[in-house]
Amino acid sequence: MSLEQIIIVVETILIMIGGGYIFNQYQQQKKQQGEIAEVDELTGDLSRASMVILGDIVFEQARVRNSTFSVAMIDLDNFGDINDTYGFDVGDKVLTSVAQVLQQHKRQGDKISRWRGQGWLMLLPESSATEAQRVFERIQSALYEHDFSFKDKRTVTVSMGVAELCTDDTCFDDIAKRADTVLFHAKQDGKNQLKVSQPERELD
Ligand SMILES: Nc1nc2c(ncn2[C@@H]2O[C@H](COP(=O)(O)OP(=O)(O)OP(=O)(O)O)[C@@H](O)[C@H]2O)c(=O)[nH]1
Repeated sequence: MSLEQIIIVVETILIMIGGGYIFNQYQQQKKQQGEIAEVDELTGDLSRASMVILGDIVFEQARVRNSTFSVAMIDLDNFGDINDTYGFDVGDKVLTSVAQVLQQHKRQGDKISRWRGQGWLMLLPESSATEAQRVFERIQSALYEHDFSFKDKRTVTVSMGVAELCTDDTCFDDIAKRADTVLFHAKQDGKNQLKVSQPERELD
């Protein structure tokens, strides 16, 4: 077993320990909120509404346990150009394929929701930003290898902004916003890359 594989196994075990609690809390919250679209119709990923419930639970759990978690905002690069060149239907197929790649390369306890048209939010319970970085590297390699069958042989890439829980975060939305801010920086700095939110450094 390679070092990479050992790390994945250890991460998976740690995440499974906390998984049952999160699932039960999620079911309760969902009942209280009534009808919500749980799943995104196109990709089959969790809906944004479901992720907001999960994110709030994971936030509270991390505070009580004094543990951590990370949020990764993932956004397709130059997706408008794919739509313009090949049409919206092909764009939809690309979205579905990328969603599958994300599902295949996340770890067992990680949750993915379609957060906006061409973007996803990945929740990584009990995980540091460094662990999120490893997940990004796996996704990046998988996308390079994936055959999207474009006539112009273009590759599909994503940018990612990661934020790990910090003391100043008061709710899940705070972390999601920090991840979104660094996603914007990843786009500005050339795309196909990951940026990590560093609130301590930003205060200096
Ligand atoms: N096919 C398809 N396109 C979508 C969907 N939702 C959003 N889009 C498209 O996603 C594109 C987003 O464009 P931009 O926000 O400019 O992003 P971008 O072209 O990926 O550029 P960067 O984010 O800067 O890399 C637009 O062309 C939207 O029409 C969808 O469900 N299906």
